Amino acid sequence: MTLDATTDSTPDSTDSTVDSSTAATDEALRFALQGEDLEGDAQRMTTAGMARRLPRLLREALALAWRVDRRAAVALLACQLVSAITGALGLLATNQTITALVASGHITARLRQAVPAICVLAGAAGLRALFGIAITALSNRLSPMVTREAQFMMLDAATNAELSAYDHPGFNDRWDLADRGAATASDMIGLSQNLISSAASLVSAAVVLAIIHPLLLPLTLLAAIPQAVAATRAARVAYEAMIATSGLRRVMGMLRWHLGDKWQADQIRSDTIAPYLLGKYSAAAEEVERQTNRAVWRGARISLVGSVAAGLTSGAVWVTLALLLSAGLISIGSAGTAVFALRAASQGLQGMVGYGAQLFRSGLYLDHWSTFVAEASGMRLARGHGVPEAPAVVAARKVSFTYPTAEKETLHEVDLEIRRGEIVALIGENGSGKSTLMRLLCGLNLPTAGAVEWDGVDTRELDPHALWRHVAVVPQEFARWPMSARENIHLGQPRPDGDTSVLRAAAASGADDVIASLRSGLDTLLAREFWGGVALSSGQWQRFAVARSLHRGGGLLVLDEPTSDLDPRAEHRIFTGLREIAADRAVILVTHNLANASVADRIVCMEGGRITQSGSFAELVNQPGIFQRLWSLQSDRPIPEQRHQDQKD
Ligand SMILES: Nc1ncnc2c1ncn2[C@@H]1O[C@H](COP(=O)(O)OP(=O)(O)OP(=O)(O)O)[C@@H](O)[C@H]1O
Repeated sequence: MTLDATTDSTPDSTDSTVDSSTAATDEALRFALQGEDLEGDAQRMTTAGMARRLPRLLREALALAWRVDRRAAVALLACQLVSAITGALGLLATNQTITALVASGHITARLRQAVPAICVLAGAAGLRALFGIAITALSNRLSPMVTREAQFMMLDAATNAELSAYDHPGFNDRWDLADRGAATASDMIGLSQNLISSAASLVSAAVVLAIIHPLLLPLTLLAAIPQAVAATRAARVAYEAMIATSGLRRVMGMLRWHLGDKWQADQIRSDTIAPYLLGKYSAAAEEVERQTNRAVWRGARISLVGSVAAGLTSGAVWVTLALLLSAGLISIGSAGTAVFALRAASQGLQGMVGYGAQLFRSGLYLDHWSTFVAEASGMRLARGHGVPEAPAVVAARKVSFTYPTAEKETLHEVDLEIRRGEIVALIGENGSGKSTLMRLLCGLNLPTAGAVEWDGVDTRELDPHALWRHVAVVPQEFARWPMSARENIHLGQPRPDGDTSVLRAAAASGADDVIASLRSGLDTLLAREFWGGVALSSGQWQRFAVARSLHRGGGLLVLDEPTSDLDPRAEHRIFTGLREIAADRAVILVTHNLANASVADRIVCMEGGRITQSGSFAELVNQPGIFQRLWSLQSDRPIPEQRHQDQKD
């Protein structure tokens, strides 16, 4: 394909018409939530399933609260209990008050008789209000702590998992769902608290109703069934809509990130891609709105039917009460109390059903969180306990490696040895497996077959954290930490001599020139997105990436395209200093610039995950093979005068 073939039809940048079918069929945008049974979750959302599940959810919420603040969790439960008891006392006092007031005799005498009950009533109301405030304060205190703990547990599990965990199918999807679960963890506390409050109101009202007449309690409970069913169905409809639109919402999130991120901002303009992306965004948003609206109306219809049924059943309860009164089976005082108790019971039931449904839904999200934490914890770094010294020899012995999502091997029976004081260059075409081999030699990944050995010890037997203390890596995609220039070099691990080491590493990589130009030197914040931070160019960042690897020291230095963004002067400084740097460590250099590979003692060529050639620069350049082919392609661009001469010849 010729380069100018793309210029035949210049896209119309003003045309915002987008083929929305692309958004629906584009593989990259389908975002299947692999390994999840979300539809199954929704199917399990029945009233009976919810009733079975709620006790466990309450236990989970309390366990989280217990984890973050035991005293607050115990105080919350104690306040709930006292509040329920005062509620029941209040209702019983209501009964006594009404009975005293409607009794025969002079009104003064009746009032005097009612005074103790009125005092209990007022005291109970005051205490309930007081405990209500304490309950709200305690649950507001616990909620953010629970979310922070849930998020911390996720981060801890993820950062301590094997690197290969990230390559497992659907890991990132599950991370997203778990993140949402962690955010809802705080809701669990509030909802649990409301559920317990509602249950407490119900229990206290139930006790009073059972005392007044045994028929009233079962009738009240029966009356709540239609509402419970309707609330669960409505919650299920909302959850199903969430699942149906989750893929599209992820697409929207991804597009928002790409459209707003500064790294793509220039290309969005120069490639005139904004209308196309905005079209995709609108198509996804409209579909989400359509499905959500449908669910909202379905939910409203279900709630309406539930409310009508609840009204009819409540009517039946009131009729029963009237019949009991007219048959003389209960007194007027008890009937009056029953009115209050029935209202309290109905509010308690409504609360239990409503909060129960919400808690159940939040519980489904929390399940994603606990599944993720369990999954990531299951992939926790659990290797040997050997503590290595800086290695004299790092070796790959018949190493093969297959990524969890890949269909075929990336590395096949690779044998390689690198010794301290030696520089080995890894050469090969894109995708030949250089970075993968490098990650195995550093113990970041473990081989699928064969072994990587440090001084004869399999990296599986070594404590990974102890091993990484001897490793310094400059990856292709190096981190640009939003921290000070100093922290970007010592990475929170300063040496005893402090800035002296930092500045020495900076001098070797060329970062010293950058630091000298910064307004506060090493103290300067390198992050444009934060107020007052300084933006660096790609090459300036790369100098910091090299400086941090040199500051780290360690017995194995791995440089994966370390000078790809550097100007010739900066590149020259690094390569002329490399021999000195390699004096007391093994150095692996991955590079596509074959001239740079001449600094190495040995060049190793990779093709399709295998080592196919190895030797010095002089040997390989004269030997038929991949190195010679790549070298001749790289040298096939004579400078203009020479080209002119070649044409004349
Ligand atoms: N995380 C991953 N999951 C699945 N396959 C991967 C993963 N990372 C790399 N690969 C595949 O492994 C092969 C080797 O990739 P690797 O990055 O090691 O190549 P490389 O030689 O370093 O390439 P380059 O010169 O472009 O940096 C490629 O085909 C790539 O698609």
